[in-house]
Amino acid sequence: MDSIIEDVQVRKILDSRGNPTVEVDVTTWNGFGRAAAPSGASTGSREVVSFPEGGVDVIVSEVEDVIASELIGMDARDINTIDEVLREVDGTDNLSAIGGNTTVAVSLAVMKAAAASYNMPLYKYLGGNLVNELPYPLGNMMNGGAHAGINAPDIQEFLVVPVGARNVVEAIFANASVHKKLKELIQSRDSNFTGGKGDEGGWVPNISNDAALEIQAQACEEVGDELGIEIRPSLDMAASELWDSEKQKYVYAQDGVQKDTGEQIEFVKDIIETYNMFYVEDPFDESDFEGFSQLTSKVSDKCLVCGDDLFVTNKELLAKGIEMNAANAIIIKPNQIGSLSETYATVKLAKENNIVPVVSHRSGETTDETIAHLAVGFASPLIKTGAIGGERIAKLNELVRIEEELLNPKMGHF
Ligand SMILES: O=C(O)[C@@H](CO)OP(=O)(O)O
Ligand SMILES: [Mg+2]
Repeated sequence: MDSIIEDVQVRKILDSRGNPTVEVDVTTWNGFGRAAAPSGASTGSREVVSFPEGGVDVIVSEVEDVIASELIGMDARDINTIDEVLREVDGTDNLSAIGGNTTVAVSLAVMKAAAASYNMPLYKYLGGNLVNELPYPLGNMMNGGAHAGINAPDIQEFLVVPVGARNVVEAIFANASVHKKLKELIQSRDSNFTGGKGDEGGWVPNISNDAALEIQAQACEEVGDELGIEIRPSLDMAASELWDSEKQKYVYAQDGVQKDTGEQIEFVKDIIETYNMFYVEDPFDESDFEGFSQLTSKVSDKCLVCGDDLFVTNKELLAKGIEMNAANAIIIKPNQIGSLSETYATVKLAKENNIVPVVSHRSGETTDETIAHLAVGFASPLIKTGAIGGERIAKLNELVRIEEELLNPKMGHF
């Protein structure tokens, strides 16, 4: 049969931070699939473990043979069984024995090989022939927190969404224009600005959180006016990184202030209203479902409140969030959960409950383009994958190619 697995190969490659990661090749009788795993810096504590003790070298020297001998002869289309086999080979709940990055790279490479075996692109293999919606790109403009150095803002990611864009090409160039505009605006406020960038290609200014929010809004407005489309600001606060569990406070070191949960709720609500935020990710610590729930009940009619570290792409945690009305969007990062089939189960649960799935990169990435296909195949209306930089544009430019292939392409809906 066309999709019977004939070979599995694992190699060590570089990620965008210069750290090692895994790339996997799967060869079937009539196809080939390749996928690489990314890595986070602001990881959720309930994510699966990325790499086993000993790191990537152990995977290449020891784990590759075990996985290959299990998978050779299996049908690459049978992803549910293959993902179960990978879990069995690992034998731990958090995939610490062979690493979630190993299992996810194998899982994605298997699915790409299955698609290729029938001469189909992955998005179509996953989503079917009727798929025709493309995601709006959440573009990363300025970086702070764990993705930047000292003196940067505390908020991790200042993002924008070109909600008025009519197609992917218009959308990604709008984001690139905002990125350029922000360089000028930062230079006018920060005389020491060197043009330095953070892990995801956003600028790293030496300015306060407030000043960054102001110029982010200004750039959206000015570029939006120039291009004649609406562009809305968004944030990833990555608040688990700000939360001090001993003090029970969010510590904003750059601004020299601390906030308890009640103050944080008011602070975020105020930001959403003042700047007409389209989307706010992780405004509270990963364990604070209650704080999420309170904010969501106040702002869900005007803003997406998204859980990343809160849900870690985990179906059970999402189910708890749905019960508590904790969020109306969820970040989808396959390497948080370790396989494509579990990723899909979480996306499905989200959609059944009107939670917007946002397929996302990690701060440490490779030029792997798979998440562009996942976003289209899953009909995710948003993709978070940076704005510039080789490992980020790998995904954005793939969306351009997918848009060209589709018969009646449309931007996604919320
Ligand atoms: O917090 C996030 O959403 C991500 C990606 O932007 O960062 P990391 O990969 O470091 O978890
Ligand atoms: Mg996040």
